[in-house]
Parts: sequence; C-alpha cells; structure tokens
Amino acid sequence: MTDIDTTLAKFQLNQFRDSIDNLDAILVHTLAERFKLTQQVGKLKAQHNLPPADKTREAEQIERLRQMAQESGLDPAFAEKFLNFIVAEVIRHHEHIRGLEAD
Ligand SMILES: O=C(O)C(=O)C[C@]1(C(=O)O)C=C[C@@H](O)C=C1
Repeated sequence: MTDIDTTLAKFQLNQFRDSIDNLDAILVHTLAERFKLTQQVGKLKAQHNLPPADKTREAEQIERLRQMAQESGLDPAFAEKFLNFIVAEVIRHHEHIRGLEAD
C-alpha cells in the first residue's frame, strides 16, 4: 500500500460516510413523521377507548416488512426486530396518552 492508496481510501471512506449521514437523516426524519402519525392514532384510540396494542395489525406489518426486507437484501429478522422496537415505543406513547386523557 502506497501513500496514494491510503489517501484514496480515506477519500472514499469520507464519501461513504457522507452517504451514510444522508441516509441517517432520512431515517430520523422518517421516524419523526411516523411518530407524529402514531401520536394521532394514540389520541384517537384513547378517545374511543380502543386498546393501545393491536397484535393482529402487528402480525400483518411484520409479514409485509419481512417480505420487503427479503426483496431488498435486508435481513428479515433485523427488519422484524426494528419494527418491534419502534412499535413497543409507540405502545408506550399510546399508554401515556391514555393516562392523560383519563385525567
Ligand atoms: O395501527 C395501530 O393500531 C397503531 O397503534 C400503530 C402501531 C404502529 O406503530 O404501527 C402501534 C401499535 C399497534 O400494536 C399496531 C401498530
């Protein structure tokens, strides 16, 4: 490996990192939009006394995401874990909103 190889590698690494930063920004903005929507769902559910969690809906989402992950070259098990992680947080928010509405 020459100095030029190392310089080129560092340049390429920075290019990869710029792309990663862009994708991370998309992820954060997308998640923020999703949580804005689920806050509305949480209010609706609390107002109409609907349960915070819906396991049937979650099973459908998992099935759909696993399929999409498979087609995109993403590990379906990871996609499922990621969705479960987000949905657990959403349910926590729903329960919090339900507590506020009950006051
Ligand atoms: O669709 C709903 O009923 C929601 O409350 C949203 C959501 C989700 O984040 O996608 C969260 C909790 C439910 O268990 C299922 C799905």
